Amino acid sequence: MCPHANGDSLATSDPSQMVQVDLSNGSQNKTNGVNGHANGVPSVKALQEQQKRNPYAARASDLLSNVANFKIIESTLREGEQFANAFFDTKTKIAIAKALDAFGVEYIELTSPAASEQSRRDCEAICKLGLKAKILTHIRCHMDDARIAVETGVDGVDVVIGTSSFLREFSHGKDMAYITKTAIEVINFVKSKGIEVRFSSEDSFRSDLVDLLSIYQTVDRIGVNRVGIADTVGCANPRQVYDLVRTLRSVVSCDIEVHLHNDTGMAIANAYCALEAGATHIDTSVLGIGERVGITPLGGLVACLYASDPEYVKSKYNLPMLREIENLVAEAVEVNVPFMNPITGYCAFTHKAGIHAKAILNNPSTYEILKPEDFGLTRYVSIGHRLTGWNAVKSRVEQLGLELTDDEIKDATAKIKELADVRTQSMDDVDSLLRVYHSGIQSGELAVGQKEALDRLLTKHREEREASPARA
Ligand SMILES: CC(=O)SCCNC(=O)CCNC(=O)[C@H](O)C(C)(C)COP(=O)(O)OP(=O)(O)OC[C@H]1O[C@@H](n2cnc3c(N)ncnc32)[C@H](O)[C@@H]1OP(=O)(O)O
Ligand SMILES: O=C(O)CCC(=O)C(=O)O
Ligand SMILES: [Zn+2]
Repeated sequence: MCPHANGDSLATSDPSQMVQVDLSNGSQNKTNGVNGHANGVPSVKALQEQQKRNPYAARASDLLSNVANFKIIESTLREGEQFANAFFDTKTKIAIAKALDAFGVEYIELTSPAASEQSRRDCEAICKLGLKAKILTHIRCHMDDARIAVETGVDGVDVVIGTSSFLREFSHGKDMAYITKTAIEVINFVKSKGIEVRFSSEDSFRSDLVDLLSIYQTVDRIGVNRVGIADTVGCANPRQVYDLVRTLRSVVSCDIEVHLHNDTGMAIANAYCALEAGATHIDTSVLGIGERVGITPLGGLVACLYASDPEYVKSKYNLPMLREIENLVAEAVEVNVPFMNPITGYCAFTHKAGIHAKAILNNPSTYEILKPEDFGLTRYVSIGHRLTGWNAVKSRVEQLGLELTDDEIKDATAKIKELADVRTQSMDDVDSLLRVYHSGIQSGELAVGQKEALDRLLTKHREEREASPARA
């Protein structure tokens, strides 16, 4: 059972002191952030002070960084539909779009209306919902697709074409001259309809850098709203992402979107580095679903960016909705939320080892960079195992309203460890032991170190319980 759900968590005070920093930077299409993030530049001294209090905050050297000034392009309904298990009917698509909108993502990207008749109808239906998020659809760099896309009512069109030699040879078979000519035609056409247009090179990290920069510069000059870099095969590492985005930042004036696959587990780190280098938009999907192992997960990205600037992330997104959205999508594609998922994983806020438990109970910031309450969740301190310590047990004793001295609690803890060496003890087992211990002390039948007396009392309690479960 999920430890967050069993109501046994130990209460903790929360004196953590996260402080935010304001570092705006060189992105040309910058929009005003919240909490003054977009415009003010703090003094170096203020930044140094900030850094002392929160080592995860942005640094003075991060002048390009957009880690506190970004937009999410949520692609569960496009990239996510490419996940092997995904089949979204219209009702499910609408439920997901509404949930993402309520969460606060800035864009929702939908499957190409050229994919099928139902995909086109669904795209139109979602455009008619009147959501706050802008609706995009994703098409090949081809006029046939563009003509269908602009008729659906979308706020923008994401255009993509492969630029690596692999894709030029084995996918569409077109050279850079043809790609550039078609891109110009498609971009001008979409722009003529008064909606946003983005141009992206598929497989950017295996494409020739000169080809890339040259086509991005061309589309920037004709007024594309965004250019996109795609790590289509998940081959890039954070440093490569940083370098490419930073180079591109100095070449184009439009916004920069990144789309990062997770084949080597780099997708969140790569997204963070892209923002550090000046990217403005990050593609995500719920639980990261997409082709193969998918892309940057929404929840993981939010966790990473919250660690950097909690106030900014809290002000933009309805964080307690994350669990609901992940459950909705997990159910729709028939998977479980992974146990190690950031924020919503089974054990994301469970603390176990005695050393951790003691410190967490004194101050949650000792071992938590994310505050569970900001995500509508609770922390849990696990006690009934051999790694437990007397401080954690003491906290439970106090919660149960029992009066025991520290020596008595240490004695009871030794018994918990002895039992937990055989099998993990549930919270109920721990509570029973503590109650038996307490009543033994109260009645005078037990004193510290009287192991046999404690065993006798525990055996008696177990027998009574087996004879009459309700009374015990
Ligand atoms: C990396 C990504 O995830 S990109 C997004 C992937 N999304 C999709 O594929 C959307 C779902 N796809 C579909 O429904 C279909 O593949 C369609 C409707 C797009 C095309 O279907 P078909 O016409 O039957 O072609 P098919 O899928 O076999 O092959 C892709 C075609 O698009 C061409 N093509 C591939 N990528 C591009 C591109 N980015 N821009 C322009 N043309 C492209 C290929 O050359 C091929 O053309 P061909 O008909 O001359 O062989
Ligand atoms: O349009 C894009 O930027 C990315 C397309 C895509 O899904 C990919 O390249 O993996
Ligand atoms: Zn992709």
